Amino acid sequence: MGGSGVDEVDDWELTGPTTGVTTLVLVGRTGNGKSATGNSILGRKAFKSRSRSGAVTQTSELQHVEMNDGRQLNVIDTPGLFDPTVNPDFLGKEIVKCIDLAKDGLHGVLFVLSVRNRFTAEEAAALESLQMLFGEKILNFMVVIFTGGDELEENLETLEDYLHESPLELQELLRQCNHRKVLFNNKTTSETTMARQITELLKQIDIVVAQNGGHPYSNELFHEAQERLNRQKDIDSGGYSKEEIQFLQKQMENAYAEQLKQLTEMVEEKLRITTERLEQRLSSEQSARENAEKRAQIEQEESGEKIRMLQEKLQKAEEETENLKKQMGGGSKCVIL
Ligand SMILES: Nc1nc2c(ncn2[C@@H]2O[C@H](COP(=O)(O)OP(=O)(O)OP(=O)(O)O)[C@@H](O)[C@H]2O)c(=O)[nH]1
Repeated sequence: MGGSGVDEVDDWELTGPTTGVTTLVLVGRTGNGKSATGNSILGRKAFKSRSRSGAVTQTSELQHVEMNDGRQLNVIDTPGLFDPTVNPDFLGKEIVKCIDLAKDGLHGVLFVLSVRNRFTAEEAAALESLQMLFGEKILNFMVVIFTGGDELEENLETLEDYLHESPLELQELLRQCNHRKVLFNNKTTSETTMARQITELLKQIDIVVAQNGGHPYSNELFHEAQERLNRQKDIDSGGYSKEEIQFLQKQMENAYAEQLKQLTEMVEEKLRITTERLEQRLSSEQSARENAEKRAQIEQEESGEKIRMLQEKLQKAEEETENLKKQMGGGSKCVIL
């Protein structure tokens, strides 16, 4: 494995075979509506979307669909990979699994947000982890999906109104993604609304694909997954005897297990560094906030003291004026100019 060094983020390159299938992966926090959006794209309830039973996506899963225009899509749903409670061991294995599902590379990364949930520091951290693991280039493949279009509509709000009030981090994310965004109403029963949002998504995906010269996002992990696929094809078509096939399969399984172990370790190491950096940043932001609060409190106390002194001076001056008036009233012919 080439760049297994944890800091070699930029060695993740853009290459990949053109297979005629567009592969999209849904990422984002648990509960933002990844599975529901996946189902809207597929036009069927293939992914388990959280219902009253509270079921959450446990592992990455791929589904295929042929769209009305004949376009072939692979859609990968993922669990909340970058949620703060996820442990690195699970994340490492899930990312490797996800890459394995997308052997031919990814054409689009759908970063799913919900207008019903605030864009939080955790969300910003998730995005940072994604960039740390896959390099800045991942942003060139990203389209931001906002779910909850129905709720905006109920409040007579547009996506632009919502974004106008949104935190700077979200505005920055959109800027980095060249403002590629789509509003989804996964609850709609209107075929026209559903068709409109899917068409808009496909338009954004076409832009991404064109801007990346038709190449999917890929890296060394994808290459290794691709090689395994090719070896499997060789075995299937090599005219081997049953025993030879069994032997080759066993060899491949062992090699795969070893690779998986190495890849998981690498992902975990990258993630550990990301988490450390984030914790450092959050703690320095926290202490900067505390210092600012302390300064504001001191300034408030100081200005309170100044006001008190001014009030004292004013009172003294009033008393002196009063005394002077009394003296004048006592028969003196003094004239004050
Ligand atoms: N009103 C409304 N609710 C939505 C929309 N999209 C998703 N939801 C709801 O949001 C909740 C979470 O949706 P999921 O699709 O399970 O979210 P997820 O991101 O896949 O979550 P996990 O499977 O837990 O990782 C469900 O109750 C959905 O019905 C939408 O456009 N409008």
